[in-house]
Amino acid sequence: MELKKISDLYWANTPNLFFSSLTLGMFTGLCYATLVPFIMYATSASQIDPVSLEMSNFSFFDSPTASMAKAFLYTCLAIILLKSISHILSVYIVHKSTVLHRIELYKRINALSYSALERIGQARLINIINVDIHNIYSAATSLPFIWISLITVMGTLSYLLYLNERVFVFVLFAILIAIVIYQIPSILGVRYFSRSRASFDKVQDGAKGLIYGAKELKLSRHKSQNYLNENLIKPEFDALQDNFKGMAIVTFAEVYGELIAFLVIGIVIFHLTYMYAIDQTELFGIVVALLYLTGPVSIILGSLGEIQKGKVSLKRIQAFYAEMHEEKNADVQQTVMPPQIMLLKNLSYQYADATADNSFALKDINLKFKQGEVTFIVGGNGSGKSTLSKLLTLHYHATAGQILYDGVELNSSNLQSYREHISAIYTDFYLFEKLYGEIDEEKSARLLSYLELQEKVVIKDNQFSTLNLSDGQRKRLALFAALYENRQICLFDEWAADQDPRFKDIFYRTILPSLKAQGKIIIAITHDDRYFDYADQLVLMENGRVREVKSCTIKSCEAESTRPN
Ligand SMILES: Nc1ncnc2c1ncn2[C@@H]1O[C@H](COP(=O)(O)OP(=O)(O)OP(=O)(O)O)[C@@H](O)[C@H]1O
Repeated sequence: MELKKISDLYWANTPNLFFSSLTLGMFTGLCYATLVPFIMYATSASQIDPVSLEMSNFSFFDSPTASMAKAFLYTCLAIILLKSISHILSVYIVHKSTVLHRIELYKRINALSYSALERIGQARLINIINVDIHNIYSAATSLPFIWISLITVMGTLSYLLYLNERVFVFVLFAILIAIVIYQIPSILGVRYFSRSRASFDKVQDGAKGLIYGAKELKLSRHKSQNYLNENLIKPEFDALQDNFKGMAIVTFAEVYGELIAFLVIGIVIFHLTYMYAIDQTELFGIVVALLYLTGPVSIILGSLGEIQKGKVSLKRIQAFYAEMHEEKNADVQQTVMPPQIMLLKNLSYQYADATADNSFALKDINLKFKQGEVTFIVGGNGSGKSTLSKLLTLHYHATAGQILYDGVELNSSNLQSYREHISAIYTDFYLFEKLYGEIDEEKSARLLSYLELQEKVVIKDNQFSTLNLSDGQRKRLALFAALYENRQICLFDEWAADQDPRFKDIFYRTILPSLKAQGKIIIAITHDDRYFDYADQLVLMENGRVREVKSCTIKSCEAESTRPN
């Protein structure tokens, strides 16, 4: 469900409940509006004549206005009942819709290509989930009150029409002018709320640095103070200032709106009374009706701040939807055999900021990866190895060229099927707290001890007992998860970089040859030139191009005897 209006949150998921809540709200508004004629009738001079009546003889239900008193009471009871049910229903509807909308958002974020995720950025995504959805929710919860108030206003205006046509036309005209003038603070308010919201994205980024960069920040007082000032305190105050300006303008508009009602009353009693020769009883009715209007009008105006913020958030979510490029057919699963050969033909990839002078591109990559072969990708910093790894693991989509698996071209309908044959450990890998799927306890225990983690980690109910490990051990646990998946294509981006020399040795001399012996396609990005001899193929990258491809001979096959099954 894509929200076009805040009210979509109501009817899209639970239309029946929405209709019930709306109907009840409408009746509540009408009941409110009926109270004015009751008051007018009961207080009109013809009904009450204190001289001729002995008030003490009359109880609440035993007076000249007894039937009216009962109707008044029933109307009040009806308002309590109808308004409560309508409000409870609408809170339920909007709460449920918000949760459903958030779940939908998670799914859509999950369906985004990795490059789109990178482009949109973490701060924006987190703020959309935490701030924007909440703002829309708050705006939506005030809508039923606005509906009830609008119906009350319309009912009371109808009563005014009944009392005096000319005063009604004047009041209607005044309301229209007030609405038109209200647009100015409304537009200004939205502008400030938008700016405040943009600053809040910077705050989110700043908070990320504060947590993840804590170690570095603590080592330098100067750096930490500057960081706090520039990345958190300044955007926080910018957000505060803009939010304050927006709220000030909206508050001014609210007060102005309320005052408009009194200005109208003033004009009626001081001017129109004489101009239209309104008699005392009629004037009393008009003034009561106008005073009665100020209540719902102030409820409507009081909700406008929330509504404006909700609109700003809605715009941000809509902008996010507009630039969302979900992967087509990402859920389509064809059955494809584990590939034996992966071929890159004239593959190119350009980062999205193509207009930037320093935008990086991979160009004309022609490579072949075969089962049972180990390929090392080497090259200087920034030569494009990690970018290539994201193309090889199908997260980036080539801007030109082809990827072929056993002669079959990769396309949107087989993309996910081929991904299911890939395991990868990136330099910025994420360690999940559990293994997904069925667990073979014997196999997992064997693999854990093979990676020398049996003393540190236990797997119970698929869950790792701890993730509080050293960097090297965390990487080994990531390797455990990758090996456990037992997939055909294994890619390791500088996996051994933070392993001790002994385990580095194990990785290159034992683990990689063992995967090779299992007939997998193994690709390792590495700077460990001591182990280059353990590759069948050495790909040298330079400035986004493959400078050289060398075929090598494997020295060691000692893994055969030590590999886990
Ligand atoms: N998300 C991104 N958006 C735009 N450009 C990027 C992005 N990631 C990397 N680059 C650019 O791509 C170039 C190659 O980066 P890449 O990470 O592929 O290099 P690398 O060979 O893996 O380097 P290293 O050995 O330092 O890890 C860099 O110059 C960088 O500016």
